[in-house]
Order: sequence, then structure tokens, then C-alpha cells
Amino acid sequence: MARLLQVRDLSYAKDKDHNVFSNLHFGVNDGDIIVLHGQSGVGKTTLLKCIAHLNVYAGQVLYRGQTPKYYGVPLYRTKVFYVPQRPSLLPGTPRDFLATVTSFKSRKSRQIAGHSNTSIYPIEVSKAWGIDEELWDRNWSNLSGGESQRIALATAVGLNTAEVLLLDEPTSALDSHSTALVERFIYDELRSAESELKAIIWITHSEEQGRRVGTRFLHITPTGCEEEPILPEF
Ligand SMILES: Nc1ncnc2c1ncn2[C@@H]1O[C@H](COP(=O)(O)OP(=O)(O)OP(=O)(O)O)[C@@H](O)[C@H]1O
Repeated sequence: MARLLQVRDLSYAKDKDHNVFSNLHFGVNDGDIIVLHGQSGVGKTTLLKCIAHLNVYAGQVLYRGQTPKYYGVPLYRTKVFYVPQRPSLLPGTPRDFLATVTSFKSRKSRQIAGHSNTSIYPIEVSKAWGIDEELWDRNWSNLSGGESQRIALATAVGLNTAEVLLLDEPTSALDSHSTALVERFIYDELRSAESELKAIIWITHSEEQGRRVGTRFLHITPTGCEEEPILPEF
């Protein structure tokens, strides 16, 4: 089983006197969907941002045995792709964002038969989740929470560059029907031979969703993390 990510002795400090968390050690393997548990404010979002190299941290995050700087951070971020909980804070429109991400030469987009435009697949994915194409040309700030969540996720999945997705409450603004569509799609992508996607770290506050999607469960505390056993269902 291939080791995709290795987190070693990771700690993050808000300021010089306050660690948010410290001493995090864990690995992410091919096929994993790791659900992060932990009290509100313990640092789950912060941890995903550290892994995406968006926060400055102490310790090491290795992707396929190498640091983000070894690949170059922009390329690394297309391989280990962070999807924020509130993409509405991004500047410009979703189509601008798509153009920026697709400009990295690491991209290996999946194409739709009959389409020559390689950035069309994210738009097609979002259509499958009920998003009209015209919404891609609206400013993020003028989209609803659920629309921007689906578009950001469709970008991450549809570009097909990421081997590891870092999902920060990706369906928190969605109704149960849209949530089910998104969960099924991501599950199928993870198991598709055509998809680059190999593993996910997923933050959810829904225990039911955690049980539906998770293959491993990691409990974060301020002083470390431990793997929770998967309990048999009765
Ligand atoms: N930009 C920031 N500046 C200063 N402190 C921050 C910032 N962002 C988050 N924090 C603090 O860092 C800590 C961890 O926040 P984080 O959002 O990572 O927690 P979380 O476990 O994801 O929380 P929740 O479950 O409520 O979403 C909190 O104490 C939070 O107040």
C-alpha cells in the first residue's frame, strides 16, 4: 500500500506563547479516507492548511517522501489539494480560479469526449451536482454557500490533478440530496482507475457522514493525535 503523505512531529503556534497543536504524527495511504475528529477549535482546519502548506508550521509534511518545496509549492498544491469550507472568500469568479489552477503545467486534466477544452470537466462535474454553468462567471462573494462549495469541490475533483484531497466540511452548506450526490461521486472517483485521486482527509461535524465515508478516524487534541478504532456495527 503506497504511503502518500507522512506527517511528522507537526506543530502550529498561533503566537510565540500559544501552540494550537503539537506532536502530530500520522501517515496517509492509498485508498484512505481519514475523518478528522476533535473539539471545535482544536485546529482541524489549521491542520489541513498546514498540510497544504498554507500555514507556517514546525515539523515535516512529506508527499511521496519529499517536502512541498522539493516539488515547488504551486505544483505540490495541485497534488495535495485543499478545498476550503468557505470558498466565497476567494477573489474573482470560479472561472478565474479555474484558469489560475489550470495554468500550472503539472495539470493532467480529464477530458470529456468531444470537448477539446481540458478545463471543461470541472464544469461538467458541477452540472451533475445541480450547478448552472453561468454561475462560474459570478463573483464568489455573490454565490450561495452551497453553490460555492459545490463549485470549489468540482474544481478540485474535475481537474484530476490531486492525489490527496483535503476537504474542510465540504458539504456543510448542502441539503441531504446534494450531499448524497457529492459523497457518491467522490467515492467513485477514489476507486476509478481513470482518476488521479488516491486519498482524502475529510473534516465533518456529522457523525453519520463520518461513518458513511471514513475508512480511518483520527482524533486530534492539543498535544497529539491518535487513531480511533473502527467499531463493529451491531
Ligand atoms: N487567522 C487566525 N488567526 C488567529 N487564530 C486563528 C486563526 N484561525 C484560526 N485561529 C484559531 O486557531 C484555533 C484552531 O482553529 P481551527 O479553525 O483550525 O479549529 P477547528 O478544529 O477547525 O474548529 P471548528 O471545528 O470549530 O471548525 C482556534 O483557537 C482559532 O480561534
